[in-house]
Amino acid sequence: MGACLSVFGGKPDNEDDQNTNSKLLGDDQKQEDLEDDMGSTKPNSEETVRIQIKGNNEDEQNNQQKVVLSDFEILKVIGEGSFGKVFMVQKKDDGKIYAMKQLRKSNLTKQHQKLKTIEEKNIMVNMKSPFIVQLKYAFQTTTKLYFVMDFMQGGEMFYHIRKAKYFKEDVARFYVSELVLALEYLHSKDTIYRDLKPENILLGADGHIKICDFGLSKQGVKDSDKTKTICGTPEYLAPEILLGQPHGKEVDWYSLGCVLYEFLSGAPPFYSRDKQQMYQQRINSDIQRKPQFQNDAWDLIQLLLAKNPKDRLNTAAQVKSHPFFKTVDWEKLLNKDVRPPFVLKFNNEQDTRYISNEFVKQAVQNTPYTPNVGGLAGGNQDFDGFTYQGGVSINNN
Ligand SMILES: Nc1ncnc2c1ncn2[C@@H]1O[C@H](COP(=O)(O)OP(=O)(O)OP(=O)(O)O)[C@@H](O)[C@H]1O
Repeated sequence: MGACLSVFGGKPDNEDDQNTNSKLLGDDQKQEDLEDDMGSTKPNSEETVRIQIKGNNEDEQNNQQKVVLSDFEILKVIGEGSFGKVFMVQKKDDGKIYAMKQLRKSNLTKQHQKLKTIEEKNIMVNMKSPFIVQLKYAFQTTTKLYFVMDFMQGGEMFYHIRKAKYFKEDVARFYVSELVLALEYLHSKDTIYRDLKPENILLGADGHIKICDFGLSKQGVKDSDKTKTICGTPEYLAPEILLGQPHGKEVDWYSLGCVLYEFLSGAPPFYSRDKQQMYQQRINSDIQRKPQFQNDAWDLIQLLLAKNPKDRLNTAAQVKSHPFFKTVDWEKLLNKDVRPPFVLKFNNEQDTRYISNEFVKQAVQNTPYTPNVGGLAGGNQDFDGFTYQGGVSINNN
């Protein structure tokens, strides 16, 4: 789950729609206590919390094996977010590999955080696009929530862009085109993503991308609707968000412009270690053309990074018809009939060579326990509607 930010002292006007600033949580929070229910091979007290499946088709669901934590073997740490860790896991009965994101309930103390977590789950369940990570199961223990998802073995685009320094135009075009289709799909479902950045763009073993992390997404936003919450990662935030102004789907096209800029040059526009300077420049300065930018790319970047959302390319149709994409066959791309630029090589399905050592080298067992900043408030409360198994969301769980 991502974080909403307060920049320039701006305050979200909608309490229910904000999250806690990840930067405020500190590193301690990331030291998850795995021993209590993750890494240990001993039977675990939390595993006694079996989720009861209740729903429309009770017979079918009663026959179904309830999925619980002990159904998975935890293999490696593969990522870390503001509210918990992400693991590579293997389902014990069929041997399938998944990614499992763990959120500690005590970190989600406010009602709006709980609601956002349920919303994140609903988005992952309902958004069926080849370019969006799919949720397979969601379940909870007394203290934690678990999302079990497609495992994206190619890791973060962040890793690949840092390694390559920057991408050739054809490579950037391929990934950005798939992102256009992901955003087009989300927007067609009246959902704004609000957290497009290389860390949230994952590569599958097939070399195609999927976006993950819908913790900042907002549903029910029609074309003309605006929201005022200040959300996202500073480097990719549209000026209207920085200024605390109402914003709509245009913010995702701005972030796409930042990602294209970074793919072609190696760094996002206006990048500075000094965050205030970065915000000021984003609002007041012109973007700089890098030598790598060919004319069409530069034109598209300028149109996506227009400071005023009204001047921005702000529908998928407008973006797709820009000359930068003239060679793209959108139909083929949607069917994944276009060969990805990088062929990823793996020794086996547990090979994590494209995932940063910063995560993979962490022990999944016996990670030292660090008390949470937020204490145990809310720790034992169930998150109604979170559980998702066998293709259905389970009420009262
Ligand atoms: N399905 C997946 N397959 C492989 N890796 C994944 C998957 N989902 C997440 N990750 C890894 O875990 C990282 C953190 O996941 P995610 O962004 O969902 O967590 P978060 O707590 O919401 O993070 P943030 O604080 O950045 O918003 C991702 O950037 C990615 O590296």
